[in-house]
Amino acid sequence: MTVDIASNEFALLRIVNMKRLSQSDNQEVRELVLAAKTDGMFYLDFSDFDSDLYTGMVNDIYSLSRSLFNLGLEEKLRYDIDTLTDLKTNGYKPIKRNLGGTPGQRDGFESYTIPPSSIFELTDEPFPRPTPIDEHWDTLRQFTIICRTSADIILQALSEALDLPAARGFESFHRQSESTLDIIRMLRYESADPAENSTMCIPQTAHTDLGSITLLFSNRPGLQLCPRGSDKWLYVKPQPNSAIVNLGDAISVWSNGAFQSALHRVASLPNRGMAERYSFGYLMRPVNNAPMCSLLNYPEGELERSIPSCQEWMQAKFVALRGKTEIGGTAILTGRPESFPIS
Ligand SMILES: O=C(O)CCC(=O)C(=O)O
Ligand SMILES: [Fe+2]
Repeated sequence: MTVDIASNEFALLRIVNMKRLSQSDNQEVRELVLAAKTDGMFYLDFSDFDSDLYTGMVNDIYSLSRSLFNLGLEEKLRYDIDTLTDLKTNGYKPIKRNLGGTPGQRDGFESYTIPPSSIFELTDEPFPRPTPIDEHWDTLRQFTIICRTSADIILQALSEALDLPAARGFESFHRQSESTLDIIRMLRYESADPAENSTMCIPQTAHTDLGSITLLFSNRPGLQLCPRGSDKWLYVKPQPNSAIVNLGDAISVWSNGAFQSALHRVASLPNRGMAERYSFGYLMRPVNNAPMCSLLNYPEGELERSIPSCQEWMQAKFVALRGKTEIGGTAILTGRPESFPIS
């Protein structure tokens, strides 16, 4: 797809090579830390990875996504995410259930969420699901392993950069062998006619991700980043063999703002209407009782009552995303002051 957008409308994100980062290469660690301090978003380049395996895996998840969204609405609503789970780890969200990015409008995407903990049978929670999920089970396991391993390496490198003791490192608040609230989320953005959206349409509202690390995959433009200290939205160009990594709320809160959470949204290209768009991501979350406070001077021992746990943070954010209340205003949604214009 050719994109006629001026080059200054694109974010110049840093590129971190996954293989070299896993070898603790100094230059790669430096790039990661700089990206975390500035944009909270970067490309994670899997080029030195087994490229057949990588491409096969990514294509297979797109194919799962198409099979799920092609099911009839009635079938999809049998797995309604809001009736299946409290913490929204399994099921379908129809278009328009969330807050939209344009004032007065609801969102313009449907999503299907899968819990990796159920794919790995780490929990006894019931896992109602349509058959395409079973048909792609091995890929979902492989995808989970690659994303979790990559995220863990990122967490360790960021903790070391802050000199956090191992017992309080970011990675210590993620336990891969236990059931977690991580999710794999597939999204399909509905196309919208340019005549009805003469300038721009914003099907996904501005937000920061509520967990720690998100690995995002899409081969279509539309994702936008608003860097900290700016009010300008920049497009993020998809790059081959690369995931886009977003740092979420936990990283910004734990590092006391030394690292940024990435404020992002999905918007149409200027004057183009919205093209149908598929994306998917692995969203990693800390353990439920992880404290949402700075870890730089966090004392050993019991969590203070006044500090929200990660689970409480997630619940407040879900309420804000659904746009059902003004609790916390836009601040919990965007990680920016109340006055931040979200559209
Ligand atoms: O579709 C995208 O590129 C972004 C998705 C996203 O931000 C999310 O699922 O939290
Ligand atoms: Fe997001």
